[in-house]
Amino acid sequence: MMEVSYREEGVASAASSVAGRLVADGVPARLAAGDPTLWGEDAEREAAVRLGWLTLPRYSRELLPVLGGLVERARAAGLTNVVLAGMGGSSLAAEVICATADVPLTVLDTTDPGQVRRALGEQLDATVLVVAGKSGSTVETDSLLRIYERLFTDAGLAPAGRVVVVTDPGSPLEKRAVEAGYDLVLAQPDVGGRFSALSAFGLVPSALAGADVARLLDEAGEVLPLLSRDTGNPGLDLGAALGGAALAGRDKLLLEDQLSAITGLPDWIEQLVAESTGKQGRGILPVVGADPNESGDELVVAIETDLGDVRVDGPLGAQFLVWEYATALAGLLLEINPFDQPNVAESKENTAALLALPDLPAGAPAFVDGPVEVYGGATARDLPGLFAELLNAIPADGYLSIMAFLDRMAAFDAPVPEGADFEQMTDAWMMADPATLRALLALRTNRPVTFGWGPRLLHSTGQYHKGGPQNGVFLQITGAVAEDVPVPGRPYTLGRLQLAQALGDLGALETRGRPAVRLHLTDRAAGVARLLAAAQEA
Ligand SMILES: O=P(O)(O)OC[C@H]1O[C@H](O)[C@H](O)[C@@H](O)[C@@H]1O
Repeated sequence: MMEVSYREEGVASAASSVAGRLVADGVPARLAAGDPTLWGEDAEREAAVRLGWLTLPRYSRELLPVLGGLVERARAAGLTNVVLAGMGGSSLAAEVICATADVPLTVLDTTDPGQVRRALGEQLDATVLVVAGKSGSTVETDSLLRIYERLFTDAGLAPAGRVVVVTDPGSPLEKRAVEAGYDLVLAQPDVGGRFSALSAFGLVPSALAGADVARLLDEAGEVLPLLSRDTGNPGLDLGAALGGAALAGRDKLLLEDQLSAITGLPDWIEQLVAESTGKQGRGILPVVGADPNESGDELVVAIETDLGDVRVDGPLGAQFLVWEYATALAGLLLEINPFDQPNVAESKENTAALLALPDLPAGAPAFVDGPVEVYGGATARDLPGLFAELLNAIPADGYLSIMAFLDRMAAFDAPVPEGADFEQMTDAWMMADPATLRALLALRTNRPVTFGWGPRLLHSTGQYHKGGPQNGVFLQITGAVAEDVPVPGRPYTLGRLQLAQALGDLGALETRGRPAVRLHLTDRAAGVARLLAAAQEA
């Protein structure tokens, strides 16, 4: 059963004062019943078509026979390698569901040519590709579909029967699926991307990969009746803690899940909270994988452990629904519309404009430190100096964000000493992983340091970076492309698209006057090693 408990005095009092207000206004029951007027007049039209997630525990049951059929056909055809192409809300839930169920799923929410080539090279004849997109027009998803269609065809494999499309009714992707004869599962249009965990977006790829999705719906169904209550309502308890703490100045949300049986939930929460709340100069910044630094503006929420200010217990299906409900409440308390993402489009438009140019305007590096070129305004002339400069530039209430437009799996290519035990292997991977830069820089500041993979983060924390409080410092990492991947029917390659996405987002951040630099690795492995070494030099 789902339970939220406060483990710290400050949170308990901040939460109880806002919870009292919410209850007095009848909010818990109104939200559970799908009242679209809760977020004010400006948000009402959108809220009216965005509250379908509250009905999913029941509605998605109707999908179960469809999923059963899909799974049976895939098994009969020997399609055991499940690849999911989808961004943000169209892949993050499935990633958590499959990791928690310990069933293999390859998530492609990237334009990195190396990472995509890796997936392309694996068991093509046993591959079923799930193409998931609510809008049906997301460029990454479109590119990956084109690439797989060509690859299947070139290998003499018919794409129909190997491609499963999940999208909203009426989207361009629906049209394409119908024309090509792909399996098609239509999603509920009144569910926003980041609220779609328990819809076809979360369930189709997870069922194909072998997860027990009916159980998720049972778990969510069990907690649903509690969400209309004024007491003993875990959604209210969590929402009041998130919103109450943020209003009291604790607007950095550290997510602690190290001892949890649920694998990777913070990455899903990150998108839900950052994209829903980070707008109009307000918002809650989710911080994943970091230790608390006692700086007064943090709230630590721990999944299934006592290591936080708030403890959240419950099975995955219930967690999804309760976090969605809590986020909608936090949005109400912060007086923003939790269902839009007004600043996401900006980077996308920049990228499209850049791609229309004959050459990408990468500019000239301010300086070069070994295998690392540094672009952007900085007075330092080497990497240790640059890191010190960026850390110094973080405002008292701000954060540093590291955004790596790189291959997420490349660290596993690191050479491991012969006969190495597991610990030595993990050490070798860690020292080849750009994400380690987060931990190293975090040691040198008492401000939160976040890390995200590009372009995935553009559909998640990217909204907060641009729409939330303007107190971020941004460090972007890009890398040289050894072997690019053409996108059939498009004038760009994945490598060019990836760089245009990085430059497009950097442009949007620079327009806001935020400190932002781009580090380009001319040799990726050597570049990562240099970054990690430089971060340890004072
Ligand atoms: O599912 P799609 O339409 O492809 O959208 C994928 C993602 O794209 C956008 O960037 C939105 O901001 C996200 O909330 C969404 O999850």
